[in-house]
Amino acid sequence: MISRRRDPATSYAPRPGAAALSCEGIQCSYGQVQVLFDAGLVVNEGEMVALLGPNGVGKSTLLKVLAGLLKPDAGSVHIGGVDVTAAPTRERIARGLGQVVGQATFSSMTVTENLRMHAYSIEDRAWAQEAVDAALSVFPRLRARQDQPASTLSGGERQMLALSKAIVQDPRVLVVDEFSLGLAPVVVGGLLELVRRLNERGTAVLLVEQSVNVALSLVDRAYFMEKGQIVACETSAELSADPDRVRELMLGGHVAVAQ
Ligand SMILES: Nc1ncnc2c1ncn2[C@@H]1O[C@H](COP(=O)(O)OP(=O)(O)OP(=O)(O)O)[C@@H](O)[C@H]1O
Repeated sequence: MISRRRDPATSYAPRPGAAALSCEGIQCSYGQVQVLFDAGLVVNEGEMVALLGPNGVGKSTLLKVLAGLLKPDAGSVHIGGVDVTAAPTRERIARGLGQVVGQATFSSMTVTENLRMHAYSIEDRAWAQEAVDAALSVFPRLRARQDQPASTLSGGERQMLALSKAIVQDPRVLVVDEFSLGLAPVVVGGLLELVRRLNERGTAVLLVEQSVNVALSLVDRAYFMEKGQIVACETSAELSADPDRVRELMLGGHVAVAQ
């Protein structure tokens, strides 16, 4: 694993005691259709938090607002206590936001070129190379395919590349949107294990995950969304002890919850 080398003296340093990532009062629409209504959450430094809820309630939309990929109609987003509501994605990344959203890659570029692209903002070039090597060492499958165009990777390999890109950036807070979709459970398990290890090293994590049980086995707290609003926030310990409450929050079992 790479060691953290963010310079606390830079202008991108977080405010002391501030949450790693937070948002409040987020309203967001696609055209005339409003999808998020006053949504807010907090991910504290070093914490691992899940965002759960049935399909189509707005989880991915909220993650896109946090990443700066969608502009909210109202509300604010803070990274390390600094208001980034109007900031572009690249500034949010510089402030410590890493994101694994979908399987986005530069498809005509090779695996290594994709990773170098994400290391371009690291001023220390030796460390940038070290970061790329470290990311490849985590996934031997990717190292074996390092000169292959990203477009030729399998779904699981693309998720590995997406996570590797986040590792290269060495984020303060990592936002992960659904590894589970279309991937073998063993691959998802490996990716989530890596996210857990990143969290142990101090990276705060906000995780959207289809399997409630998997999420609750990893996170400290979970937020639940319903129709574009956060309707509950409870600790994993509380939720694990009350499966009926979890089923109720997941609105009639849209998502698998083990008995
Ligand atoms: N680009 C878009 N244009 C129009 N509507 C969209 C767009 N993206 C999402 N939506 C709609 O916004 C709503 C919220 O979608 P979103 O993907 O945020 O939900 P989600 O909770 O992440 O769902 P899932 O768990 O199924 O991934 C849905 O009704 C969806 O159809």
